[in-house]
Amino acid sequence: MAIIRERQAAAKEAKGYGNDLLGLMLEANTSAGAGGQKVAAMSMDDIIDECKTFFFAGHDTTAHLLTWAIFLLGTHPEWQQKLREEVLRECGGTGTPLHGDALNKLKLTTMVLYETLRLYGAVIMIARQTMADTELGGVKIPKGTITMIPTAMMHRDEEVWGADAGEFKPDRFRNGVGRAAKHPSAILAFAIGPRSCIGQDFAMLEAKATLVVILRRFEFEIAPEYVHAPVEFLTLQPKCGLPVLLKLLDQ
Ligand code: HEM
Repeated sequence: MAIIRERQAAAKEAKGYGNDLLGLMLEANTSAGAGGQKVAAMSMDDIIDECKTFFFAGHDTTAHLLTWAIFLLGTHPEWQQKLREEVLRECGGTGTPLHGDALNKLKLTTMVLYETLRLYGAVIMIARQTMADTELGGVKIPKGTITMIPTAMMHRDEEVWGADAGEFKPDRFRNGVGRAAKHPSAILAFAIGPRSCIGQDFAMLEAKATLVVILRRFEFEIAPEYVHAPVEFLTLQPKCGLPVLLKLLDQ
């Protein structure tokens, strides 16, 4: 609330609300109403809730995507090396500034991130409420029913992904996300439709940039004390953390 008050005071002095998410929401919230009077469309509680949603939806999800990507690259050193070669080729060595153009060329890295989202996506279930009586797979579902879509299970369904569904095989994404499985929308890590993840492109960019920084500086493996126990605590995460052994590469 203190931050919001600061922004409102700055706006009164004609300095504007600021150009970040909070600033944009405060700006949009002060629109002209009937008779040219300023009316607030959202209450301050709504705005604070919206900020919390972004913090929650945007932070742990991407952090755990990176955690699981490090786990999979640590346990598949051949892919770790392939990605390092791609990163050095497209983005240059440590110290070379990162550009969006170079990040967009990281095809293998993108494939690994999608395979990570498939096997260890942060959101393991999506809830939806039916707006009308409907039928799903022969089951009648009355209006108002809350249904759970078990995305983590669906991501490992052999009928959809093939007999190797349980294995880490980023190559399945070589011809694009829509061609990786028997169904073009088989990957539901960011959900689909009008309420799908608003931050998915940002998350992928953030994850790629972080992997670049790590891969061009370090070689890593999973420490022997690691215990494989994925657990859902709002997002899917390793129950006992992910201890990693880092080796600084020759610069
Ligand atoms: C790897 C990272 C991420 C994953 C796996 C992920 C996954 C998802 C999923 C599955 C949903 C739909 C949830 C539902 O309908 O029940 C969702 C919604 C959302 N995500 Fe993400 N997300 C990620 C990163 C981000 C980031 C970085 C941001 C913001 C900067 C973000 C903001 C949101 C918001 C605001 C919604 C709600 C959209 C709406 O209801 O219209 N997410 N996310």
